[in-house]
Formats: sequence, C-alpha cells, structure tokens
Amino acid sequence: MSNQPVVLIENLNHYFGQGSLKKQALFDINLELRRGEVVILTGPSGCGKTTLLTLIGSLRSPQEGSLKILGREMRGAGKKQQVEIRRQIGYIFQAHNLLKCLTAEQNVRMSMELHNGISVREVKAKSVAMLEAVGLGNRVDYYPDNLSGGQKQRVAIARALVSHPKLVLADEPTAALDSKSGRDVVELMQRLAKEQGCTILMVTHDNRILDVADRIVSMEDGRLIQDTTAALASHS
Ligand SMILES: Nc1ncnc2c1ncn2[C@@H]1O[C@H](COP(=O)(O)OP(=O)(O)OP(=O)(O)O)[C@@H](O)[C@H]1O
Repeated sequence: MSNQPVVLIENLNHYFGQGSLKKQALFDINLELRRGEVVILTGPSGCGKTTLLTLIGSLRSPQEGSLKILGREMRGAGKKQQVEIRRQIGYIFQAHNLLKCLTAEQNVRMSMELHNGISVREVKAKSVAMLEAVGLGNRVDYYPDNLSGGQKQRVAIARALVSHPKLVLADEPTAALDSKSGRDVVELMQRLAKEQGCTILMVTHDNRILDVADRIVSMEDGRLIQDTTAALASHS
C-alpha cells in the first residue's frame, strides 16, 4: 500500500471545445508521482500545465486514458468521489485566495471544518500550530489586508497542509512574490512536505527555485518532453 504511487497517469489525453472547434490540449501523458516527492512541472505558456494540474486535482474530469489518485481511478468518477479525493489534496494557488473577512487563523481553520469528527477547540489548536510552523505564530489574528504577500502565501501553505494531505498541488506559488519571499515560501513547502511525507507537484516558471525539486518534469505543446531527477539535472 505504501509503495502505491500517489498519482498514476497512463495515456491521458484531454480536449477543449467540441465539433470543429475541438482542440487537443494534452497528448498521451504518462506520469507517476511517488510518496514524499517534490516535483516541479515546467514549460512555456499554454503548454498544458494548468490543465494537467486541475485534472490531477480532480477539478476537471479525465476524458481519455487513466488517472489514478491515491489508488482511485478518476476517469468516470462521480461528483461524490471527486469531492472525497479533493479533501485529501492541499491546493496552493498564485493568488492565495484567502478570505479577506477572516483572520489568518480562521482562513486556516476553514479548510479543516470540511472534515468530520474533530472538535472546534482541536481544530483551532491545529490551525494555530500550523501557523506557528510557517513562522506566523505572532500573526494568528491578523486579517489578510494587514499581511505582506509572502505572509499571505504562508497562510495559504498553512491552510493547504493543516489537514496533512498526501498530495499538495501548487500553481505558481511564488509568482506574486519577490525573490527572497519566493525562495522562503518554497523552502518552507519542501521542509513541511518532507516532515509530513506528502507529495508536492508545483507548476512554476521561476528558474530560481528549480533546485528544491527532487524531479523536474517539462512539458511542451501538450506533451511531457522530459522527466529528470534533480541530481541528474544539476550535472547537465
Ligand atoms: N477552458 C478552456 N477552453 C478552451 N481552451 C482552453 C481552456 N483552458 C485551456 N485551454 C487551452 O489549452 C491549452 C493549455 O492551456 P493551459 O492553461 O493548461 O496552459 P499552461 O501551460 O498552464 O499555460 P500558462 O503557463 O500560461 O498558465 C492552451 O492552448 C489553452 O488555450
């Protein structure tokens, strides 16, 4: 069970539009993500990275081929199964998507209230502990407007990781940050992922952070063109 890949994609194709407007966005994707790996997905604008990320995140339905998340086939899965899988995934997006009317702690707590069986007090304690882990123990009661870009992104990381997901998907998590804050944010993600044993798949154009990855997967025109372990990449 523990050797089962977190994500297993086989011969995946994806199309947008219909009839004469139908356009293929992904071509024969094969990809396996293993437990605890930090994988960076890179490639030029429009090559299909976000499409692939949203398919893996169960935010759209696979049309052709096979996509298994945590051992479960998502092609043909119903809404209920999609929602169940989404609960096991942490999402971090470029625009952090914090709710302005909630404090840092409430934003983090919100993601956990979807899960049953824990008391409010427990949920609150976990949120505060997670904010401490991302270095925001002294900003727990701050509203997003009073936090810097890097701090907001760290709240988003705390929110994504607080329920210990097995998989974290991040779309350009450093895009809105200066290089120092961007670096801090990805190093933090990498450290927490290693501590929690979760897999991270991160889309980025930011060449300065490629070294945090265990593997770099490159896409072009809807196809995976390269899959390199970071150790090999640094020698090439
Ligand atoms: N909802 C949609 N309807 C039609 N075409 C789409 C849709 N979403 C994406 N596409 C097309 O699919 C292709 C892949 O887009 P995608 O957003 O996955 O690329 P990307 O690599 O994430 O780009 P970027 O780095 O600019 O975000 C593009 O040609 C895009 O125009």
